[in-house]
Amino acid sequence: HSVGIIGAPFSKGQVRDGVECAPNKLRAAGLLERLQQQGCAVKDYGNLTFENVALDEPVKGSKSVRTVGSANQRLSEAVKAVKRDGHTAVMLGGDHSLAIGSIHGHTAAVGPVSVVWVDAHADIHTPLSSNTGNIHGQPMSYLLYELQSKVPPLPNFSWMKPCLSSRDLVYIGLRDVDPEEHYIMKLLTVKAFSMTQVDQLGVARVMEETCDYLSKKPIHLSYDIDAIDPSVTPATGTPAVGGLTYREGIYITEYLCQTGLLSAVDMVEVNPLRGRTEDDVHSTVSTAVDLLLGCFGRRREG
Ligand SMILES: CN[C@](CCCC[B-](O)(O)O)(CCN1CCCCC1)C(=O)O
Ligand SMILES: [Mn+2]
Ligand SMILES: [Mn+2]
Ligand SMILES: [Mn+2]
Repeated sequence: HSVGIIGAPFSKGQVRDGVECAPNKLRAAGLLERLQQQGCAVKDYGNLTFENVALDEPVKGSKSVRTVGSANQRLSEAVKAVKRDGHTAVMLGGDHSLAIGSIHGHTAAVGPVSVVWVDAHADIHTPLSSNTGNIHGQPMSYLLYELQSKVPPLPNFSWMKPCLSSRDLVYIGLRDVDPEEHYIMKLLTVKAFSMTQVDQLGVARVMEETCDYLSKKPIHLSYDIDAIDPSVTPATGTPAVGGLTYREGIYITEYLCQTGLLSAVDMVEVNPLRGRTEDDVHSTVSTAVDLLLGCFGRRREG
């Protein structure tokens, strides 16, 4: 595996400080060295710098729109470049609003992709349906062709066009979905394996059905650490009880790795400041590292 790492220390898709510290925390935990030890070629593209747009007043309720738009434009270019260099792109967030730029840039480089979105949340609010105005709860609406009539033109977003079909999206791990999001998902018949299906089918069957459902397009795995149960990964901004076990989370990455289709991975919403203890932070960060190692060939059997 050839891996290109992009650090995206960005937090303005939500309101809690700390998530911008995750890229360096993940590196400090030995992510690159462990990828190399398991035989990956690793190129670190460093951390992107994002400018804070002044007077970034809410637009139709969405917060920090201009700053989020500018950050994602920069990220899109960076991911495109990593793909053009021939690597599997790894984007270390930062909050989940960054999926806008990551998936946009990935698509710009390779054409249409499948998205596997592992998350407690659907992140499919529109700017107008969101109750919080936090764009990390909205990235999917910016990306989906089918929702473009529901997303008003926003400042610093004119650079992007929708680039994902709802038919090429699968959710895994949902358990905290707002009514407005559920309505949108039903309308678009989005394929989703909530924690109910994970319980009913088991993670192995969920992954078989996910890959049978998807075409053979390159896969963009967008992994929100809050998909994992907060007992394992508490240091995150919007924890939700009843999440994936460590083993289920790892199995997802092992399964997608062996498809040979994995083309980009986001690891987002690790927030070291949201751990109550050092152990909380360590457990969260080391789980995120292990999930990424699973994407790139690490097998528990050795
Ligand atoms: C479920 N939607 C939330 C959370 C979004 C999480 C983003 B992610 O990237 O971490 O997945 C929460 C909205 N609820 C907050 C509590 C009261 C009810 C609404 C939102 O802010 O839209
Ligand atoms: Mn998310
Ligand atoms: Mn989430
Ligand atoms: Mn198929």
